[in-house]
Formats: sequence, C-alpha cells, structure tokens
Amino acid sequence: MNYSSNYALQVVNLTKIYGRGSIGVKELSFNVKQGEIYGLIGPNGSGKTTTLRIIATLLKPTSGEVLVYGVNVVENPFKVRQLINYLPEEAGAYRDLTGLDFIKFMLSLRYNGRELEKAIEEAVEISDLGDNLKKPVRTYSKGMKRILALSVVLASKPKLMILDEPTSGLDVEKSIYIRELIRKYNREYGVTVLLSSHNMLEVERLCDRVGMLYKGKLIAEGTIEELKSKTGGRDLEEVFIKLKTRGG
Ligand SMILES: Nc1ncnc2c1ncn2[C@@H]1O[C@H](COP(=O)(O)OP(=O)(O)OP(=O)(O)O)[C@@H](O)[C@H]1O
Repeated sequence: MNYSSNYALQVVNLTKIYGRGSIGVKELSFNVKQGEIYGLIGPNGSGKTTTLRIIATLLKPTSGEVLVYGVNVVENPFKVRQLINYLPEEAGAYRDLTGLDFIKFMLSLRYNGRELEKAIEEAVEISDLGDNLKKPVRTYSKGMKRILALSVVLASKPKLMILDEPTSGLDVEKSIYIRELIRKYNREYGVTVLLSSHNMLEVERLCDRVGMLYKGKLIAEGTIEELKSKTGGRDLEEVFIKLKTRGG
C-alpha cells in the first residue's frame, strides 16, 4: 500500500478472525487524516476494540494492512509504539503503585530529564487528583483510575492518540472535562485522535468524522452533517438505526 502523507492512519481490508471462527472485523477500510478527531461507533461486539488493539500493535490481524504515519503495525510495531499512545477499554494501573508513581513510571518510558519533569507536572494537573495521588491505585474508584490513565496518555502527546471509550464510567462533569481536554490536545498540540464510543452524543460533539461499525464492517462514514443529510436522521442515533434497518 502507498503511504499518503495526509494520513495519520490507513486501514485497508483489515480482517481479524479469532479462534473458532469468531469474526472480529471483516475487510475494514478507513483512513484518519492528520489533525483529525475520528470516532468509531457501533453496538457491542461490532469490532471497535479489535480494530483499536490491532492499530495499537497489541493484536495481530488475520489479513489486511495498517499504517500509522506510513509505518506498518505488523512489520514495525516498535516504531509504531513511539508514535501512538493507547487507552485500553479496561485501563488498569498497577494496583500497588501510588497514582503519582504510576504517572512517573508511564511517562519515563517516553521522556527523560526536563521533558519528563514537565510531562509529569502536566499529567498531575490533568488528573486533578490532588492528595489522592499519594495513595495506592487500588484505593481509587473506577472513574479515578480512568482519569489517571487518561492523564498519562494526554500528557505524553503522541502523534496519534487511540482512546477506547475514553469517558466510560465517568460522571457528566468529568466526561465534559475529558472531552474538552481531548479537543485542546488536538487543536493546540496537533495530536490526531482515534476514539471509540457508544455515546453518540459525545461523538457528535467531539468528532470531525465518524465511521459506523456493524458486525465487523464499516456501514457508513463521513462528517456528522454528511451522515445526517444522507439518511435524514436528526442525530447520530437516528442515523445509526436508519442505516441498520436498511441492512447495512
Ligand atoms: N478474544 C476473543 N476471542 C474470540 N472472539 C472475540 C475475542 N475478542 C473479541 N471477539 C469477538 O469479536 C467481535 C468484536 O468484538 P470487539 O470487542 O472488537 O467489539 P466492540 O465493538 O469493541 O464491543 P463493545 O462495544 O462491547 O466493547 C465480537 O463478536 C466478539 O465476540
């Protein structure tokens, strides 16, 4: 496949068949442009996590090709890992570390010296966890762990940030806070973002473009406005239902 420098990510004919023939994704193709916030949406089991894990070099595809800034995820995973950071669906932090030690540990994998100090300060500020950062992660609530993991991913300012359900388990205020931060890092630091979500409202507010997955296939793609005018749906939820009933 030819690399186009417009793209942060190119996914071509991606297929993942798990053991016993279970289909993760099937012949999936889409691109994410540099500087864009792209949302993958779809119901449970539609293949969002499978796609994100392959791009994050954590899962091998059965066939197809994925390039991150022109680097092939299967042939050169180490190089890809320098360009991305990934927030997993179940972002666990090491239970016995304090929140602060977790931040230090994770960021030291990417930075050193003064840059490391600055990144740690930034993550501490983003996390907004105050004195809780001195406590072991095992004492944190689900939402606190999520914010902790997100603070590290954001502060590392990767070229491509891959977020699996970034606001899952967060209350309304925290979700808004995180969405604003994602936008800020995208606009101010040029971080390209690929995220997955069940929350159509969130995607509608945050994403420049959206891909709709259904049973491992892309059934529609475009800006929110394009998808609405194509289907006559008033919002993304309606768009999705209409596309699904058309047999997408
Ligand atoms: N380890 C696995 N072994 C077998 N099948 C799997 C495995 N992981 C995922 N699958 C299957 O692949 C398909 C896609 O799953 P995936 O987790 O990618 O979907 P998803 O869109 O992220 O779902 P959710 O919204 O529930 O997180 C599902 O049918 C699922 O059962």
